[in-house]
Amino acid sequence: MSVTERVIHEQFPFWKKALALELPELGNRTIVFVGCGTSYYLAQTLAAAFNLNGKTALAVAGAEWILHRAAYVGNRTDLTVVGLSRSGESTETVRALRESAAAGMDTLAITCAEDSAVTRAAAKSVFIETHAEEGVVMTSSASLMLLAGLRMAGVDLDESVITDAKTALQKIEADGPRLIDGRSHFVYLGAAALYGIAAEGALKLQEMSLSYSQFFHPLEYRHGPISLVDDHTLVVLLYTPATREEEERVARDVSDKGAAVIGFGGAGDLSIPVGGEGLARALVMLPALQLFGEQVAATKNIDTTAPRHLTKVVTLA
Ligand SMILES: O=P(O)(O)OC[C@H]1O[C@](O)(CO)[C@@H](O)[C@@H]1O
Repeated sequence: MSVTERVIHEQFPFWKKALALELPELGNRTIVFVGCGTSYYLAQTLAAAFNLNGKTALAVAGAEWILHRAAYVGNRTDLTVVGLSRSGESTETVRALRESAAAGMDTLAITCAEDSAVTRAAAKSVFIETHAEEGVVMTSSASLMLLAGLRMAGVDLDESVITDAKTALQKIEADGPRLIDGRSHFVYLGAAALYGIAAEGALKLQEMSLSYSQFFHPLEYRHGPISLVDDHTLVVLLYTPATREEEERVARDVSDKGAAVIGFGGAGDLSIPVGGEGLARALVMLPALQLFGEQVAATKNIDTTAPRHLTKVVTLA
């Protein structure tokens, strides 16, 4: 078993600790979540969760925030900027926090690195303990930053998320491999708060298995990208309860064109249970999506401990 796969299975004791962590309130300013790669995709889900729970939030990629901030917020500075970073050292996220603080914005870092550049750059920080040996591909830390952020958004999480995530993980572990054979075109679909999770699933698969993967909003996929679907395609559809019927139609469309469908929280050739109907399902899905990347990597004999061209931290000179 690779380091990455072991960490995916061993993340749950850290979830238990994070469920008990004391977290700050974010106040009433518009919240901007900033991060890079995985951390940016988590930012997207968290912004949606805050909006759905009555606060105004947006997600901006770290580089965009430092290079093109006005395109997102004009000249506003009455903002709370929340930087997400496992390592605490990604240059764009560090600079985003530092420059936002200098411009008079409130700043908070959410990180798995207690003493790091982001904790020094932000006025406040939330440190979440994770697995010491996580390796290059971000798995446990991503789940933990999402867990903390969802709690800050007011999502009521308890230990049932651990049980539900383990159930989803066991299901994909047992039944995922039978769907992979002959599939080389991977598409992740998710709406609203699950769009960021779809993006993260696609990124995990890319990083771990060096496969091409794409992500779209479910109904948006029919506007062009569906032309690529054939019997080499595998669609991972993350269902949003309120729009299940529309999404089932997309599943039937791609299925008719030859795709295999894994439905998280809904219908598919393989259906993965994700617990309840609320925002907790975003978190519950994550470990199973992480493991699916590992499973595709295994079919290609790729060791996910040290994926090609990847480093744990990307810094700019
Ligand atoms: O959360 P951090 O440490 O800032 O790092 C984000 C990094 O994680 C990755 O998503 C790798 O898993 C990279 O894309 C990105 O550089």
